[in-house]
Parts: sequence; structure tokens; C-alpha cells
Amino acid sequence: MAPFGVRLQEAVDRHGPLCVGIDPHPELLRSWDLCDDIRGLRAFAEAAVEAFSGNVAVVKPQSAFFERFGSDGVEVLEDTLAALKEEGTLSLLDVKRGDIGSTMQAYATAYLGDCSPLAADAVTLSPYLGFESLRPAYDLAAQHGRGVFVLSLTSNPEARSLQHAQAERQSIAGAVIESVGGLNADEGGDARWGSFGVVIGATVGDALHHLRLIEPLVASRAPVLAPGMGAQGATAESIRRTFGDAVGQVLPTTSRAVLSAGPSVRRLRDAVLQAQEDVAGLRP
Ligand SMILES: O=C(O)c1cc(=O)[nH]c(=O)n1[C@@H]1O[C@H](COP(=O)(O)O)[C@@H](O)[C@H]1O
Repeated sequence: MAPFGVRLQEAVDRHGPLCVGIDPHPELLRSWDLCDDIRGLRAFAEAAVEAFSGNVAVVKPQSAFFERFGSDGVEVLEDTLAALKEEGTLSLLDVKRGDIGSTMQAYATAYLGDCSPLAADAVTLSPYLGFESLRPAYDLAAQHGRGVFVLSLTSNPEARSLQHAQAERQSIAGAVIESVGGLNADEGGDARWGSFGVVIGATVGDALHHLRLIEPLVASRAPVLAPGMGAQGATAESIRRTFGDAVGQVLPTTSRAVLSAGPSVRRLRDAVLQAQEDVAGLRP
């Protein structure tokens, strides 16, 4: 299989950079006239896959909203990932896991191993047990043409005290960007994007400029998952300001703003089209 960075670039060239989340919030299920139970979850996920697959570059199911129904919910998540694969749409499983040693190896196998029912094209991981603690996931992703997005500057306001903190000569968020750039350099190849990305919330305001992270971000060749568009307040215009010269690497990401157009599949598709038009000008 081609490296994830190459496959992502092709998908973005075809559909634009928008990433849409599948976040089955209880409130959204109710607004779709569904019960907040396993049948409602399945109906929600199936409609979202029908609306998004073949129309967006990458779809991001949020694991927690499936896990809350226990093993039945995980089965719906497995089916959702399988349906996206069947439709040829890239999946990015949002699990934000991070662990050590053999435990991290097991998480890596679960989300990035070829034989796992939960395998996705890429996964979100948390580096706060140490960037290198995620090594089993980096290695497995590279081996199977999959990707990893490592949390750098998240969209939630309470992240600031940890992620902006200065460690040695730079911020923690900056150290993550630099290390992800190292993974992409090790991967080699001449693709515009590497297979290793970062998560930087679209709501971080001037933090990238203030922490002097724009240049390292461009140098890293990391695709940037940027959640926060819509429900959390970011717009295409604010994304342009926030990411400056790195804006061409950004995958603007939204969940509730699009999902609230359901349950009609046609209305969901219209909402996707509108969001895609909004961010179309962000491409280089
Ligand atoms: O990794 C993520 O996807 C993520 C990182 C971050 O910094 N902020 C953030 O909101 N997210 C996820 O992105 C989605 C945002 O959903 P909306 O606010 O409804 O668009 C949720 O699934 C969040 O868990």
C-alpha cells in the first residue's frame, strides 16, 4: 500500500482538505429523532457514512461516542470503519490513546494492525507519556502504509498550561512538531506530506505565531488535523490567520456543525458541500 501521506494528499487533491467527524452525541441522536441506544447509534453512523463517503477526503469517527455503548457500540464502530474502507474513503480513528511499552504495542496492533477489526487508515495519539512511548505505533503505521496524528496544541482552553510550557529550549507543542518532522524525515520519499501528522486545534488563535511554530510546522511536512471549525467557533478566515504559511497543510475538521444537518442524507451532503466551499480557498 502507498504511504498514508501520499494517499491523504491524493484524497485532498480530489475532495479538498475538509475532514468530517462522526460524533454520535446523545443530543444529536435526539435531534435526528433517534433513541440514544444501540439502534440509534447504528442508524446515525450508517447515515453519516452514506452522506460522507466518496465526498470528503477523510472521515473521523470519534471512538468515545461508540464505546459508551460497550461492546455493541464497538461493533458499530468496527462496521463504520469497514464501510468507509469498502467505499474507498480514508478513515481517521479519533481515540487519543497513549501508553507505554507492551501496552502501547497492543494499542498499535488494535488500531494500525492489518488483521484488527478496529484498524483505520490513521489514528490520533497522545504523546504525554513521552513522544517515544508511541514508537510501536509509528513503526506499525510505517510498515502498513497507515498514519498517526500526534496531539500538539489541542483546541480546548485548559490545554494551554501544559502544551505551551517551555521544556529546555522550546514549548512542549513545538517539541512534538519537531519530533513528528523527524518521523517524516525518517520515512523519506519526496511526497509533499509525510505519513505522520499533528493535531493543532483551529481555535488556538495566535499561539503558533507567538510560540514561533509556523516555520517548524512547514519544515515538518506534517499534515495538520485542525478540529474546531463550526461548533467551537473557528472559521475559514480564522484558520488562515492561525496557520499562516502552514495553512496548505491544514485539514479543517468539523463534526457537530455538519452532523446537525441530519438525519436527511441529502442535507448532510449539502452541509459538507457548504463547508468544503468555505475552506476551498485555503489550498495553496
Ligand atoms: O483529536 C481531535 O480530533 C480533537 C483534537 C482537539 O484538539 N480538539 C477536538 O475537538 N478534537 C475532536 O474533534 C471533534 C470536534 O467536534 P466538533 O466540536 O463537534 O466539531 C471532537 O471529536 C473532538 O474530540
